[in-house]
Amino acid sequence: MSKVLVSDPIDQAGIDILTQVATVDVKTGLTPAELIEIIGEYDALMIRSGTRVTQEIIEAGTGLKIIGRAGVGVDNVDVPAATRRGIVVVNSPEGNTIAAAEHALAMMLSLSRHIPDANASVKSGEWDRKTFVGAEVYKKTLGVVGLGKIGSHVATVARAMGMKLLAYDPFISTERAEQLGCQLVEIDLLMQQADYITLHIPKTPETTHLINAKSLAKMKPTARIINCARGGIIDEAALAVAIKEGQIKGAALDVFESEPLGESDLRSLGKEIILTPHLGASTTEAQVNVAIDVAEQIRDVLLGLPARSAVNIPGFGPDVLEELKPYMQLAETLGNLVGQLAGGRVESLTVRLQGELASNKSQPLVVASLKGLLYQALRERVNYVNASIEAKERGIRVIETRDASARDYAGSLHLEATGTLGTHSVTGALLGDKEIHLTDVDGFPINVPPTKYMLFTLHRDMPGIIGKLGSLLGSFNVNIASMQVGRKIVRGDAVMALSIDDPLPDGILAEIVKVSGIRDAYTVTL
Ligand SMILES: NC(=O)c1ccc[n+]([C@@H]2O[C@H](COP(=O)([O-])OP(=O)(O)OC[C@H]3O[C@@H](n4cnc5c(N)ncnc54)[C@H](O)[C@@H]3O)[C@@H](O)[C@H]2O)c1
Ligand SMILES: O=C(O)[C@H](O)COP(=O)(O)O
Repeated sequence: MSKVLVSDPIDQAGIDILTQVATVDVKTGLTPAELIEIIGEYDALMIRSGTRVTQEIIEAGTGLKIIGRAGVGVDNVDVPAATRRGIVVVNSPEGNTIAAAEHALAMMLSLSRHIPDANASVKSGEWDRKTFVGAEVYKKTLGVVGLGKIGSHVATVARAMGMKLLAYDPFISTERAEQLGCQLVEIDLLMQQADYITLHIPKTPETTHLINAKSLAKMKPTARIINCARGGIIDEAALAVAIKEGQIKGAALDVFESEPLGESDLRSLGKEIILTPHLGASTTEAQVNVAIDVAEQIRDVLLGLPARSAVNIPGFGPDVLEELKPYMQLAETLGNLVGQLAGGRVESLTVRLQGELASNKSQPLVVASLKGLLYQALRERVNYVNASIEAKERGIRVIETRDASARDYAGSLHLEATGTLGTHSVTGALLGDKEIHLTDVDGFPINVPPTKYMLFTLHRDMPGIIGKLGSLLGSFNVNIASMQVGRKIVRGDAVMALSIDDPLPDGILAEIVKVSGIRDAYTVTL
């Protein structure tokens, strides 16, 4: 049975799903060293933002197939390191959207009405109504930075509260912004005009310290900023100075450059600042959503099924995979076959997607072809996650072409591999929508289903050659299951494809090429 380690607090609904297929150990609060010590025992790791999954941990996780992040942000996972090791990284892109959006809105209202400090004041025995006079958000301008899932929900609710909306998101269309009632503007204008600014962007090299001393200086002295996205998007030291010096009115932060928040000037500020301990996703509903979403994906991957929200194999959603499933197998088989025909070191692979496969949706077939191509070298270590990266690291150039006009079959796939020993090509299609057939080898038309052990010869089409080859194989006790010759012209060059019951014994290939008329012979195990 597989083993799953859950290293952050996860809702029981997720654990229940995992226990259907695996032994589950819940061990929270592990130090990095403790995690490295035990991770080698596990097939899957389930985390929230509390576990940093570094390259060292990934390398120690020799049996890991999947890392599941019960939440959105995967910035605590070294995704490139996981990809290199063929480990799928999944998240729950939508499970906590509403929770995070509502937390940002709650922060905005709390900040405007000083709710945390007013509450603390009453609880300490005071009745102070003067200090806590607030401001309304109605008719104020909200600047939304990042108009993705969370930003969109914040915008929708804020609009219903009568706020005017500006948005900055270079990857969103003007139409989408307008649908949400937002005016799309540049960041500088948003910083200058907004009364409230709320951040809903990922932390990337471009967004790190996007809000810094210079941009804070552009804000109105009455403006407030809210960060429920990621720590480090705001320069905390600059923010503390801006609030202390009255350059801006206040801030509400749920996320920090370093978590848990240690010594910080932010703690010493008064009612102008609200700090929460990364609570954006901490609602009962969101925790159930993300736990189920991610546990289901871990379960599926452990059962050999695709994950629906893999962050390191884009385009491999279950719908696409379901549709392409028989073709994925075709692509892997052809990749494996052409790799063995080419032998030696493959330098380039051309993948031609033909007929109905010429659509953009077929991109996973290129990855499947590479997985097949690399199978002989890497065996089970190559998968859909790392096939492209492994090919790149081996210097294999991948050329992808599309030909929608090829109509011999509904869809067919043509692979050509060039390596140190020459160039070979294979074409394949599906018969009756699921049976794989080889329809061409090295430009010679054939029609055979691939089998586990095969022998291909390149020979002159002349009388007696089939008999000679049959006798030779018989003398080595090799049983032929089926045989087909493909030729373009009578008595010209031809290809013979034989299915054999067992692997060819050592030394027989050298004997085969001695048969007069046979120029080359290749044995293949699929
Ligand atoms: N506080 C929490 O507990 C909590 C909970 C959930 C999500 N989050 C965080 O909230 C953020 C947003 O999540 P989401 O689900 O809305 O993501 P999303 O991918 O749906 O949206 C992000 C948006 O940011 C935009 N964007 C990317 N780079 C940008 C840039 N340089 N400048 C401006 N816009 C840029 C994208 O175009 C996208 O529209 C993420 O950082 C996520 O990790 C925090
Ligand atoms: O990216 C996220 O989903 C949020 O930051 C939530 O993090 P959490 O799961 O640790 O609460």
